[in-house]
Amino acid sequence: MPSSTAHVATDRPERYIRQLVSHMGHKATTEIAGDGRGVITLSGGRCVLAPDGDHLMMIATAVDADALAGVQDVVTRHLLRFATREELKVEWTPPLKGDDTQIVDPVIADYVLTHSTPADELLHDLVAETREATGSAATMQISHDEGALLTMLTRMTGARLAVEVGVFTGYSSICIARGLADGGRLLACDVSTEWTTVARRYWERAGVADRIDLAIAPATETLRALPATPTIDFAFVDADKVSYPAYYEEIVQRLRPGGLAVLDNVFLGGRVLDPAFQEEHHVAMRDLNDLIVTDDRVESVMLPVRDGVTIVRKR
Ligand SMILES: C[S@@+](CC[C@H](N)C(=O)[O-])C[C@H]1O[C@@H](n2cnc3c(N)ncnc32)[C@H](O)[C@@H]1O
Repeated sequence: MPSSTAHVATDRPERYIRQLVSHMGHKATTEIAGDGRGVITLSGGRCVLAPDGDHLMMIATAVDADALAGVQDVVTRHLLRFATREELKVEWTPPLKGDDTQIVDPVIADYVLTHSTPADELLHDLVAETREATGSAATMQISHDEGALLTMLTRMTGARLAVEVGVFTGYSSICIARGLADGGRLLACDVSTEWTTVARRYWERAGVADRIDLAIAPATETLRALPATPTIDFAFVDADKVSYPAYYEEIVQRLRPGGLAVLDNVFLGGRVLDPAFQEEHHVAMRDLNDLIVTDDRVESVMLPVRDGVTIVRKR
């Protein structure tokens, strides 16, 4: 099924989604999903509209190339008509050929999202508030399907001690905390009091605040201060990429046999696969990905979930 995407710079993606869905609802089937995505279904194709920080992400799919051109055309024309106060640049490209290499075809990513246990109202509220409070930084938040994966993996390990590196506004910590065994605790590491203030509020609302210990300090310091014994059941790493090798080492040493560590963004938007990218964090992530497959202490699997997720299990 042919598909294409357009990533349109604008600071009002939500407004355009509402306008398009409302206006086109007269001629097409339209809906707004709980997470703010709009879906417009036309004869022969559909377009999913998603807010993406300071961009509007549009994913068009259709039965054939002509129908795809029709979907693109009708959505683009309406969007440009609503943009009375700014000049929007709408460029449709085949998936995987956008500015930032998207390893996972956005059409598949959307299908995966809508076929994983959905996020509840609280997580949707957190997504909306994060977008409002942090602007383009909101893209750092994990996706709903990734959150469902974290809850499931935490539950499967029967985790009594979990560690998270990179809290931001608390989405992943809520997902991990929800999967903890009775009496289990999550050590949540971050350097930002501003962002974790939002997290604390949502931990309270989610009823998990009493099982989370927040450590505001560079995470390598927090991890090194833990006893050097294998007590960690589950870990999630989603912070500054250049420090991933250090986080991995500190965590693997302390992971109990059978414990899991999950590393996010191991593709770095596709840059790890392209030797042209040689900045420090590209090299660090590439080297770590190479190291993990040869590390006898663990077995590992790298999954094309969003920006790439590696799961390692301590032998
Ligand atoms: C990608 S965001 C985490 C997103 C989060 N997992 C979620 O679900 O919303 C990265 C976080 O890492 C934090 N961070 C950056 N450098 C850090 C460091 N040296 N130690 C601990 N946290 C750090 C940032 O403050 C930011 O909140």
